[in-house]
Amino acid sequence: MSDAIKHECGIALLRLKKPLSFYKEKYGSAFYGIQKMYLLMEKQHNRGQDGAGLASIKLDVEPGERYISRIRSNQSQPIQDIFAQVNQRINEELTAHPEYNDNVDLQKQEIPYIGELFLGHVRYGTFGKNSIESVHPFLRQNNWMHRNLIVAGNFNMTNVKELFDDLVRLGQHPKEMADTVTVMEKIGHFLDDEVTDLYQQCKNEGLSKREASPVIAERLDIGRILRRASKNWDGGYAMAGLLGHGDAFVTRDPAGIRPAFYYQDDEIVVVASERPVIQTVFNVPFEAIREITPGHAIIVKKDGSVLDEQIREALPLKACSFERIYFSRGSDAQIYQERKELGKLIMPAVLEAIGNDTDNTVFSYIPNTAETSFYGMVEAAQDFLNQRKISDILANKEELTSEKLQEILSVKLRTEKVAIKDAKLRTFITEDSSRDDLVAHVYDVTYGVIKPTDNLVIIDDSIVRGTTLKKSIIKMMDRLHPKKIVIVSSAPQIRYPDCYGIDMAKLEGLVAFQATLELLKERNLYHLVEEVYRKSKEQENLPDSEIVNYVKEIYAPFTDQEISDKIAEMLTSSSVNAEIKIIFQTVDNLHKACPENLGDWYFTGDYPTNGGNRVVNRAFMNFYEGKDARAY
Ligand SMILES: NC(=O)CC[C@H](N)C(=O)O
Repeated sequence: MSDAIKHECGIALLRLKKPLSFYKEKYGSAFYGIQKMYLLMEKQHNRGQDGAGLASIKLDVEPGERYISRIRSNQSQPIQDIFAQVNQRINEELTAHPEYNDNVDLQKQEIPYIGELFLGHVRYGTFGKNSIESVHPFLRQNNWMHRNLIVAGNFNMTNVKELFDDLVRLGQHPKEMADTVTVMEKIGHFLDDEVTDLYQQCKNEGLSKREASPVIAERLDIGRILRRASKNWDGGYAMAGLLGHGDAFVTRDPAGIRPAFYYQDDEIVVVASERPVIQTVFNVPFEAIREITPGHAIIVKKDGSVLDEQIREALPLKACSFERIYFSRGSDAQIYQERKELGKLIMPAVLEAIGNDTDNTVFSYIPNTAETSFYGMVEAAQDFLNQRKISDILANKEELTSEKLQEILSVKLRTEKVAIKDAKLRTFITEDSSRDDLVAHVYDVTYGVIKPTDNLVIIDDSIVRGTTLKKSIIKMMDRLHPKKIVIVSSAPQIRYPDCYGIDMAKLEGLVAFQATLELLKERNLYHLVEEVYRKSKEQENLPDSEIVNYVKEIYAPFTDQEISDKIAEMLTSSSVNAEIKIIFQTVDNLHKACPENLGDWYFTGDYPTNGGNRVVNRAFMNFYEGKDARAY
């Protein structure tokens, strides 16, 4: 990915079902849980680098003993930072109290983070600020164990402002406008309700207050709480929570937009945003890991039992295809094949762009996420070359000599690593993005592999704003003096904002949108912009279910290729000599390659929840009115 887009969050929830002494005996340490959490989070660092946080709970502690610990960081290496601190804390205790060393009971009693239940989070913010207060997990404290609520999520609600107003209407006074607080308070509100009802029940049964407490914890119906709390949530989410006494849950949105996977055996229950994370950390096979059913919740009761409950009526499945194209780790068995398939499926269009002249073409990729689709593209090119060799051989079969055969077979595909990412440079440049000359060097190139008669085909996974392409990649590639540069995007054109967890909330940032505006001007069709604005404005106050995505109308007059050509033109600076061509994946081929992740609203404008149509409507009005604001 050449565009630096902010995207996604990762969650990791772990419950140790056995007493800590079991892990000490079997794995040599009662710190088993914390060590696994480190791995679960580190293996998801791709999902969030704005901040990281960890919370842990010790089960069955005596009154007066601390049982909840939480640590958060928004430093530049947040995962490293929190675990360095956790480590230091643990080591301090062990050094000061050598008697803890082999005593699991004392370790649990005295050392923070040594517990049975954990929740970790890595964050890329989509809402609110990047301050430490916005880093998950969030904590809602109470002196009653079962009223403590800890929440973290990979989510974005399209209607968070409305949910916030609901809380105010209930008489609450939230101290900040963070979306996670809003969601947590919603759950907290119904948790309080549930506890009150259960207390009444216990009282009627003749239990004292003290006797009632553990009974309430046992009877808490987490499913009911989540059903009531999530009733008005419109968005993409995998929300995870812990209750102070030891219950835990993860609930997933009804369209399955955000991912969540889990695994359980008699030692552990684990939930993470990506499957291979669980696979490697616990060394379990692919088939043993399940996806949380969209609209359901996995509930882990304190006693270790696991329930799978339906929370919301399922919507048509629209799992986010960007997870497959780019976000998730490519080490997942399915994702790896899907990314290769994306590369394969786009090859016919590439061959057309280079006039089938593979002899004078170098194939390459933008590191690192496009590497897998590059392998697919190369396999398809190899097949093409083999076909050509077969035809050559058959055409020459009468006068075929060993030399001739040698000559035909010796033709190879030319693949090179041309672009090299200078990661450090990028961090330095973020300090002052106006220094174009520095920006040009964010990518470096390999000299000496391209001839002036060559085409250079370079695949990227997607193109959002195209800024790095324009300011760095294309300029640097042009220094190699190819005849033509073909930029291939393994994803289709991004035309609409996202509102389910990817931070692409503004239309004017999208190069496909900019290119379309240019085309509208050139063809004297700009009045469509006024019309779409008028229609958007008119439906501003309609209920979400009645809002239509009229923004589609501004793309309608043009073919995909016309828009692609305009993008190519816009990304070519005047100093560039090579001819620039851009090819995007088609939406059909995307669905062929990633058949289980049909969520494609950023490409098609077909939003999976009603709130999405309101967001795109708002985004268009913001653009038209010149408001630099997020549309949710
Ligand atoms: N990418 C995400 O899932 C973000 C989670 C949440 N909306 C936040 O901004 O903290």
